[in-house]
Amino acid sequence: MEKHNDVVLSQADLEKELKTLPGWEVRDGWLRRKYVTPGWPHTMLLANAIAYVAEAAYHHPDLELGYAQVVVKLQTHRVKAISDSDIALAKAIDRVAMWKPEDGSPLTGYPKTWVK
Ligand SMILES: C[C@H](O)[C@H](O)[C@H]1CNC2=NC(N)=NC(=O)C2=N1
Repeated sequence: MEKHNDVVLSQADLEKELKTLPGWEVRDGWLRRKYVTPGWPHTMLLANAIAYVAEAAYHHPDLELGYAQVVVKLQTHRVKAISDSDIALAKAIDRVAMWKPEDGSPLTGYPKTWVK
């Protein structure tokens, strides 16, 4: 089996990281964020974007899908705690989930309410 060097985050380090991850919180030992979507199609698009990033990372979140929400939960199973891998994946997921064309881009962006 592959060797892993899970770095479990101390409470202090976790709090520091959470400041850089708006909307993310720790609940029952899981790093968690709820994305609110405009409805079912965007829920499925976001779920698949997260799945793609997670597979590239080879670190996978638990996902709970609702009609207009995607709940992402991260934990490192080997240590049953939040590790540096969970933080790194949360950042990668958040970049994709919250990405929009920047001001001045030739892209207009989605004309209606987007994922929050
Ligand atoms: C070998 C491989 O790294 C492990 O099975 C990975 C797969 N994806 C995983 N995902 C998450 N969230 N936690 C893990 O501990 C984990 N383990």
